[in-house]
Amino acid sequence: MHLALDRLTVMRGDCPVVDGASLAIAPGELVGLIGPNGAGKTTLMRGALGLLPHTGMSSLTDMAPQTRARHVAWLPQAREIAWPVSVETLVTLGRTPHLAAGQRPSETDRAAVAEALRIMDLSGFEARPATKLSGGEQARVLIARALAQDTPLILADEPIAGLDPGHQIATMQAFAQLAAGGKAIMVSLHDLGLAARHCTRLILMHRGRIHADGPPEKVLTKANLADVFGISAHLTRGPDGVIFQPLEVLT
Ligand SMILES: Nc1ncnc2c1ncn2[C@@H]1O[C@H](COP(=O)(O)OP(=O)(O)OP(=O)(O)O)[C@@H](O)[C@H]1O
Repeated sequence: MHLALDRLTVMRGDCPVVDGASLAIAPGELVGLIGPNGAGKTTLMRGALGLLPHTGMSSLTDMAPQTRARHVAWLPQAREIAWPVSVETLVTLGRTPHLAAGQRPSETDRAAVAEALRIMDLSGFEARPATKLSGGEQARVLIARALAQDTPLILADEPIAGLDPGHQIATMQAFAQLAAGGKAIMVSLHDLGLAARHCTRLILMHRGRIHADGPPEKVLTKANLADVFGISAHLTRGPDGVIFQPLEVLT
């Protein structure tokens, strides 16, 4: 397993905002973490990484910092790029866990950076100052940095928010391909259509708890959509995958 949580609980004041979450994510899985605003998705990932005080167990928190940085890439929701460094420099920062102190990037590091830039459709952007890119381009640069880290596990908080439809689909396809190659990837997202189409598994959170966990068609049921999101939707399986369209807010 690349990630295991056992009864992970994160408190905010007196209130558990993640409440007894247990899960295991294996190589090959692209897991979509879904749920309404405030359901606890970000808190679950930050708790799993040991970035928030918690009770219960996460397989990541026992690791030494260097080992953890080689095991998991974390892509937080905030997209701010503060320094006007070049795109290539910023994506190369993803290689830091693989470098000894003061060591310059090797051919392997440069190849990993070039591959991450290619995957995120950023070839040709290498010399551009990262702060002068559009919001969606900056988001793609930060995904590229996480990909350049080349870890067995990637946790990404709303990585495709703000990307245009083509880049949203391409990014989900890239994640699916990386998972098929043996990585384990967990992404939070609000686009249930893309989640249903590209993820091998969905984890549905509701009020801090895991409400459902399984293949998209088993999680995006009429009852779960009504109980958790208060919506109706149309789900069908076409020849090349699941097609999911939210329809109405239930009153
Ligand atoms: N620093 C904080 N102090 C108190 N409560 C917090 C804090 N951070 C988050 N919360 C609360 O914890 C709950 C879960 O928040 P979280 O950010 O994990 O939700 P989310 O599922 O990622 O939501 P979204 O889809 O809006 O990003 C929310 O009710 C939120 O208000």
